[in-house]
Amino acid sequence: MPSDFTAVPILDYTLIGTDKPLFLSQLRHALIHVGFMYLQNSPVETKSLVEQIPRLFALPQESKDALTMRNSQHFLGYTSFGKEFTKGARDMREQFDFATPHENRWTPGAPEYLKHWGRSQWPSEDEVPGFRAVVEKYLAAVERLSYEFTQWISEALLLPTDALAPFFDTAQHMQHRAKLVKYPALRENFESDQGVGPHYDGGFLTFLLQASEHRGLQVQNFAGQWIDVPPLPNSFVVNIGKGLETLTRGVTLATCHRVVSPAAGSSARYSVPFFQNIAQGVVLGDAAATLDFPYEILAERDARGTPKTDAVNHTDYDKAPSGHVALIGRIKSHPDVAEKHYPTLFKTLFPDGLPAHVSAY
Ligand SMILES: O=C(O)CCC(=O)C(=O)O
Ligand SMILES: [Fe+2]
Repeated sequence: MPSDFTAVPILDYTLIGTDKPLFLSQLRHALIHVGFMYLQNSPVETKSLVEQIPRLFALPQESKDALTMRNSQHFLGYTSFGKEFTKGARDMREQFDFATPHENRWTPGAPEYLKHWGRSQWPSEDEVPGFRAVVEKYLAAVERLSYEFTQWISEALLLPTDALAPFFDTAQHMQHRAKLVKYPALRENFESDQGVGPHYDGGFLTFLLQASEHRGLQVQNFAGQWIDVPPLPNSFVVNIGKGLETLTRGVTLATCHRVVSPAAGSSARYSVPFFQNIAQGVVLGDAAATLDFPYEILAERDARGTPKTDAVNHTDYDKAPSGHVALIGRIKSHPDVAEKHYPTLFKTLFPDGLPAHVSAY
């Protein structure tokens, strides 16, 4: 192995205006050798969102429960504390899933994965004034950034600027999702300090806003060591999903990461991961064949090797449409939602009924 990372590289958005070749060479290194990076000084305004998050979590439990994800065939809504499992252990976090605007277009007979995208569930304007407008504005801004980023990835990997455009549909037919997450400080009755266990993200790119000053996020390097990714001012953490890794035939890396709960006695940690999706109908194994990387990029990949990893949520993106793969991932993470809205797929994946907890993811 030529090198291993001991810190996550920092890229500066403003370099794109002043020295784009330097930005692209730093991006190429981060994509091929790390799979994680900071992006500082992006134009996305984050302060309004950061102010809203604690107000949402401070709602009475019954108001949060009224937005339960179980109401939603789109897996959008509230997941109560400790309900999700990663690698067989309970995650010590509470979260709300929201998504960019999308009108569901499933009709009987169409592939079931089309049901999976649709409208978010919002708290009422009385309960959290201004919340919906702030979140929608934020999601639209990160969505714009995510498409810009897609072009830089192409350029950094020596492909034509629009080489990745075929993997997205028109705006009306796309949807990207985000979670607002609260990690309470460790308490005596916690099963562990697992905020979220070791995992890969699924889709294309993740843009993570660390919305409080806590450490806790860690990524795994090639040797299997956990490297801290502390929050930096005015920055996103950007990482590669399994979908993009598959699409690039392993040139880019989906790196394993986890979150450790804040220390006992401290305040709660908040974060907002934004997951950029791929068009639902694209079969990534087929699509990967269409990306014609120059020899030097493939040689850099081959010289790099493969990281050791603790993540177990390997996803078979090769043969099925990406929408189906994403739906299976959601079903495994939230089987109670699937039992209600996707009974046939649920029975295939869980023939013995609702599991006590999900161990695969
Ligand atoms: O909260 C974080 O910092 C990361 C969360 C994460 O990795 C995820 O939800 O996929
Ligand atoms: Fe993640």
